[in-house]
Amino acid sequence: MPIPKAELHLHIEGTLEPELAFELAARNGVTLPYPDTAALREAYAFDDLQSFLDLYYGLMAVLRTERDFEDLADAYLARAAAQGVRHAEIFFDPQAHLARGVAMGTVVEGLWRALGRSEATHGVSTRLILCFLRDESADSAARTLAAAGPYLDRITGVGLDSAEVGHPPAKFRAVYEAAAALGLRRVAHAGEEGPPEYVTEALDVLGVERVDHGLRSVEDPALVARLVRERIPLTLCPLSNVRLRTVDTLADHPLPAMLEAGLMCTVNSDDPAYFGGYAGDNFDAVRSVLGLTEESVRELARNSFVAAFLDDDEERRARYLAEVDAYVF
Ligand code: HPA
Ligand SMILES: [Zn+2]
Repeated sequence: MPIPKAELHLHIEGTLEPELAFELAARNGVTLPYPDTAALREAYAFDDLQSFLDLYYGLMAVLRTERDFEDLADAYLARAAAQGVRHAEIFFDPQAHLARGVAMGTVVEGLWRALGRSEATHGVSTRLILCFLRDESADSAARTLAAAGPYLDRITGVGLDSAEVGHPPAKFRAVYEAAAALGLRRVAHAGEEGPPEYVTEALDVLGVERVDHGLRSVEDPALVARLVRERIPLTLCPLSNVRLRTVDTLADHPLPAMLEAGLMCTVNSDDPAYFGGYAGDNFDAVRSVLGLTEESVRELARNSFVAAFLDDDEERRARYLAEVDAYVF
């Protein structure tokens, strides 16, 4: 059995495997611009974040009904559970669905059908995090938060994703303030392709509690010192970084140096259907390619539960941490 872990950086739309995409396309009468799953998989050769996003948004055309979102989440939770995920904090991108005429309620209720029974079915506890698309306007983000109003009992926090460069965190100051006033937790992608200044801005202007990716923080020693001092968790996604060419090869990934520097790193899958692996695959890859010790792997697993939004259930967090401590490699 793989080491128990929490997955804190996972886009549910990025778990759409080619087989399910074709199944949903047939169910909904949608024609995909690929003859079969093999041809679709061949399209997964990315140059950067934008080339991935183009395919990611395009394939969402097959997601139309509550049942589609339920099936998507259920398939992810089954795969995650098999790889040792005990708790998953799941991002979703409502603007990408609203723009196609799919209502907020369809998305949230559909996901919730799977999430609501996930503990019983898969042994995985869950949280839902609504992400704003940073290449859309601040007004659009505000409207999206308003549309989520009826579903806030099911949403733990807000995040910020999509094309990073040219869309600094400060653009979303007002909507993050509104989210905080509603009692929502705050995270944001920063320092994936964007500069270390975006990480600082996400902390100072948006008040984020975790930084998604945060990889380019390593370029700024003062920022690294601050992240260490303030124990800010970074949700790293090593296989994503390789596929989107944020690092040249996995062997070049700065994770070992980041752990050595005292950063609170976690390892996650980001968009596992597109990037070649789920959470456990990412753990296995960094362990074998980067030569992490068993104690470093245990630290990564512990960090994932420490950084999880489990403040309303400390008993559960303690139970998960005890499972990590008792794990025998
Ligand atoms: O890795 C990512 N980065 C930014 N936006 C995203 N949306 C889905 N995946 C990603
Ligand atoms: Zn991401």
